[in-house]
Amino acid sequence: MNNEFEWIKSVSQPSYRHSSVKVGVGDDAAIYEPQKGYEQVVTVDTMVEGVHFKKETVPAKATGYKALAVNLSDIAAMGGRPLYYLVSIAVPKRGWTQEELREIYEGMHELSEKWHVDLIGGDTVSTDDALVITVTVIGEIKSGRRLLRSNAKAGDVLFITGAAGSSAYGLEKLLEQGLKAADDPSLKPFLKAHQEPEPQLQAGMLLAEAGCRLSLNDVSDGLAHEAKEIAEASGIDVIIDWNRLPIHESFKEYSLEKQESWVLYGGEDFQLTGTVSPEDWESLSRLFSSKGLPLFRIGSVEPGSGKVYIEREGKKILADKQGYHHF
Ligand SMILES: Nc1ncnc2c1ncn2[C@@H]1O[C@H](COP(=O)(O)OP(=O)(O)O)[C@@H](O)[C@H]1O
Ligand SMILES: Cc1ncc(C[n+]2csc(CCOP(=O)(O)OP(=O)(O)O)c2C)c(N)n1
Ligand SMILES: [Mg+2]
Ligand SMILES: [Mg+2]
Ligand SMILES: [Mg+2]
Repeated sequence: MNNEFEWIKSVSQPSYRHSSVKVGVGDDAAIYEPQKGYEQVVTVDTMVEGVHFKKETVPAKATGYKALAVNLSDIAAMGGRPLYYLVSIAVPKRGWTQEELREIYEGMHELSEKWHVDLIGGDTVSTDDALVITVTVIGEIKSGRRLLRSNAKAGDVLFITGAAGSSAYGLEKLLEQGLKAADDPSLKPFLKAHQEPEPQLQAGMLLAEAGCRLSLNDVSDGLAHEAKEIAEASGIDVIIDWNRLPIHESFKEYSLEKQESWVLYGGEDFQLTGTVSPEDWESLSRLFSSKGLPLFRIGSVEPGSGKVYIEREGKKILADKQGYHHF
């Protein structure tokens, strides 16, 4: 990198989409003006080379796209609208070209344009080790409309916004074959799910606008794990009905154990899962289909103490395997 400051300038936005940005990139900190009647929602997630991505599993541009996407997903899981983001990047002294770094930012710029979010700050450092990219997203939620993990009640319906397991299946193929897995057209949707997940912001905002009592979480560590977080936060048990899960046809030729490893414990689907009362489920289901958005009923909520069960052929089995854990 010739000059750190020129580099920062080159990846900054020429102008901001939101007039609420009073000070963006270029001073000691950014300043924005919050909108009255809204709460601010803020989240941060880090992606580490070797842990979250490798050059063999995610191309540079998609690495940027994904780093922003996983954070937009957390905003979606609260029912929020994203507004601004900040990027901290630790660049190894060797192994990454300036062109690849530019591509990482291209990926972020592409997704930020789609969701109308502004890059308002960040940090750039060098490191002897792996590339680390940390993104912070700030958004807003109309007061009283936040969607928490702790909102589930016995009798609720469990739902998910899309297929689970695609990202984990894609990752498995990428780890086996590297980026040439993309040569097989039948793998494309799975590679996309892993490399460039789409944050379910439209669904999250629609759920928040619906204005009913809803619990919500995004699937980063695996469906069973996210359901457990809802179960624990709400003090109930969650039952996942295996036969109702939207599972890709091609999974069915694999053993049940394999299917479960992707669908229940795989992670990085970045779909939204949550619960709602049966009455509100009916109207939500109609609302989503009127907008052409998928929403699947995949289980139920029972009185309990933070456990998750998988129901299959009339039997309830405790989901005791873990999703992705760093420690
Ligand atoms: N190192 C940390 N310091 C403080 N809070 C943290 C840290 N790591 C995670 N958290 C907080 O713990 C909660 C759960 O984090 P995490 O499991 O990463 O959520 P998610 O899967 O939605 O990203 C969040 O509120 C997050 O902000
Ligand atoms: C090379 C590689 N190996 C394994 C994985 C799988 N993986 C890494 S982190 C993770 C879970 C999600 O990441 P985390 O940092 O826990 O996100 P958060 O829960 O904070 O949103 C998964 C499934 C991967 N993405 N890439
Ligand atoms: Mg996190
Ligand atoms: Mg989350
Ligand atoms: Mg996690």
